[in-house]
Amino acid sequence: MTGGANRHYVLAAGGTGGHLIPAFALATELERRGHHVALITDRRGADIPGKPSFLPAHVLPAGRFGKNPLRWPGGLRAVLEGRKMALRLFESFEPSAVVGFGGYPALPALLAATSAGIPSVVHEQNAVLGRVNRLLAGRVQAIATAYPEIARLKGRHADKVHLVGNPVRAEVLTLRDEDFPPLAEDGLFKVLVTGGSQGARVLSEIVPDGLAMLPPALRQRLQVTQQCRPEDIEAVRDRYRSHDIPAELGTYFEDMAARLADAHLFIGRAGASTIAELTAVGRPAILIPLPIATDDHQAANTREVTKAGGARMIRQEKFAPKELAKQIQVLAQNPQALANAAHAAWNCGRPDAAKDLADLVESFGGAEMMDVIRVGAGTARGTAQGAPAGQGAARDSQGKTAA
Ligand SMILES: CC(=O)N[C@H]1[C@@H](OP(=O)(O)OP(=O)(O)OC[C@H]2O[C@@H](n3ccc(=O)[nH]c3=O)[C@H](O)[C@@H]2O)O[C@H](CO)[C@@H](O)[C@@H]1O
Repeated sequence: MTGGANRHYVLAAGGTGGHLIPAFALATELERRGHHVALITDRRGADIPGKPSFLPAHVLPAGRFGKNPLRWPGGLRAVLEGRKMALRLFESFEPSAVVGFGGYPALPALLAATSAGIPSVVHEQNAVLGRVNRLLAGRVQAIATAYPEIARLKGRHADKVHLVGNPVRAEVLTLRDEDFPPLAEDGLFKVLVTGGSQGARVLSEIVPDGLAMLPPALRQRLQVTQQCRPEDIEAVRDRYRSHDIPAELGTYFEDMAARLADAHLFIGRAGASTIAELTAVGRPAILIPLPIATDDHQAANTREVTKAGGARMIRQEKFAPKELAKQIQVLAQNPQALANAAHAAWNCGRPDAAKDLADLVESFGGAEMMDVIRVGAGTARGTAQGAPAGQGAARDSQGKTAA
């Protein structure tokens, strides 16, 4: 830990689980270290389940992105209004640093921070640098990443990169020390299916029929937990009933840690937090990346874990019941194969992500920053004081130079 406790930090994130879950994990770590943390988000993020009770949320006016938010008139207006609100918050809260997790609210918050000379960090959850983070890469002091290789990160920003991983919820992280649940030849085979924080219709359409195509010895042992979109849930229930496969369905499981603890196999989308959780706990997976994800980032997210043997990836255009049944059998042909895949997934985990990100954030300057904010918004400062030691080299969480 660098610097003293009792500092103030602002985190800014779009209102989906993908941006907020890592932000909550960092907020929890900073609070544990004795700091005060505030969140800037959008309307969805203020009431999302899992928000720590100590974390006040400041909601920015609604904004949307065109391809370039600064060139889109409505977007620009919202960004400028959001920046003004963020500056007002900074004047009263006096943050030592501002951390952006992507999504619309991160842009005005970080524009405000950089123009006021407050040290700023962006965290990229995906294996491709997102649009907001790309816009901000030149202005921030550090880019924290979840993967060693980040597509669309320009070489000139490489000296700002710190590989930390994706922070996951504490209750998920504690499962890392537990063994993979035993899978007896004749015991239950528990499958967990989710489509990210919003759910995914294609999983409702394909998974029940795919599971029904498994060889009888595997199929008879199935016990499924599946997240569905609200409009699909009854059709999925009927499908499982007609296949005589026991299934618990829900639109959003708030107890994901318990569900992951039980699961022998995960089937679902390849969002960043989903993969971070699977690799934190060590659960084998079949991943179907969202085909319309910007820059195909969900497919990029799967690369590390599939290469390691911890998951299989199926492109959505090939995702059909027969293909799913085939891939499940490759992974689950015997209990040992599944346990090996679980171990390979576990090896890809970065359990220190929240701590490493908190170390990075804490390494930025303290009280002297406040003088700059008080002087007024728009006071650009060339170099942030208190920039992290060794910022001249891309480092991973152990301080090694990244390739
Ligand atoms: C549709 C979309 O654009 N998704 C993006 C969004 O993530 P999105 O929020 O869709 O997906 P993520 O996998 O990153 O996060 C989902 C989170 O929701 C949790 N969960 C899910 C279902 C459930 O019933 N209960 C529950 O708690 C998961 O455990 C996980 O923690 O931001 C991510 C990070 O930038 C991107 O990688 C995703 O591509």
